[in-house]
Amino acid sequence: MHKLKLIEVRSEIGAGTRGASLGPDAIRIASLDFSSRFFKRYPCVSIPDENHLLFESSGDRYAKRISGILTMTERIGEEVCRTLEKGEFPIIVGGDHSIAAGTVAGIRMAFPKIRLGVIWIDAHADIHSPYTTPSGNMHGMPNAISLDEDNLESTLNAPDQETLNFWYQLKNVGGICPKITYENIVMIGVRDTEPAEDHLLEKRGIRNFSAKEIRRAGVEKVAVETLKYLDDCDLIHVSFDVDVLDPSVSRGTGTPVPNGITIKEARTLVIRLMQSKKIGTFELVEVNPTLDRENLMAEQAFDILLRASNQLTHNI
Ligand SMILES: NC(=[NH2+])NCCC[C@H](N)C(=O)O
Repeated sequence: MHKLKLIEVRSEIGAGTRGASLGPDAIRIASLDFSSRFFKRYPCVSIPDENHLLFESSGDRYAKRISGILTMTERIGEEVCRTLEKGEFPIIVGGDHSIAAGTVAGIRMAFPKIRLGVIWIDAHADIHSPYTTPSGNMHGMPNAISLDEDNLESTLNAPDQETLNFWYQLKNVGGICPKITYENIVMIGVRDTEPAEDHLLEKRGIRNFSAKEIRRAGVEKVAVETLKYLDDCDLIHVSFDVDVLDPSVSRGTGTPVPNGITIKEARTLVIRLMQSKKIGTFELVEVNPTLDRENLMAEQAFDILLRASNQLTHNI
């Protein structure tokens, strides 16, 4: 049986819209509204954030607040690593999606040699580098950080040397670079990408189950095929961005995208994935209650978190 540990990361310096740092607290409020003892049942730590940087100039135009992202990646990495070394199962609650780079770094720090898989459930591929980003927002970059991907072929921007030095350090957190490889990543629900990302998805043949495919094949089948695709992996990280959901339920997130999956599909998907003994970490990100009405997004997110945790604690 898994011993779960919650790691809350109230960081929003990677997002372009303000408010994602309130996600963990909105989810706590949702748990109270459901009269759930979830946050009493599991031990929980909170990672100190660098959100004070929001009151200063964003600096680096093509990698905003990258020095803070580096600090956060190291802090998250250390906590995730410590948790895994103690034999506990980390559940990371964000915060914006840039924190995923820290989670993957932590897994790698704990298990340098294993074959690590990633299931990326998201509307976005988040595979930009400072050379290709349309926004400079670092929550669009965690996969490129983990994959050591600069995508120079698609260069649009000219990042300065300071930015590039930080970018290099970020990719090398934990001393292992790359931390994952293309054949060990599966994306689910990705539907909002820029040409630079499309180029990579195609060139590297990244498996992406579109929302349409999910509807056609059924979410059960997508889960089975995803796990089959990653069969050679020793350990799998599941990263769940709430903007994979349709905007009818995901109003409370910074970058909602039309034609997402339904809440029912998301629940089934997550439960089914968590049945696999290879899943070693779970992460849920990008709840932003300032954009929401009546905390709906956090309630849905809590529901998914609860179901994932229940499934994990039932695994033997
Ligand atoms: N994790 C997210 N919500 N990512 C949104 C990224 C949007 C866009 N591709 C960008 O890089 O700016």
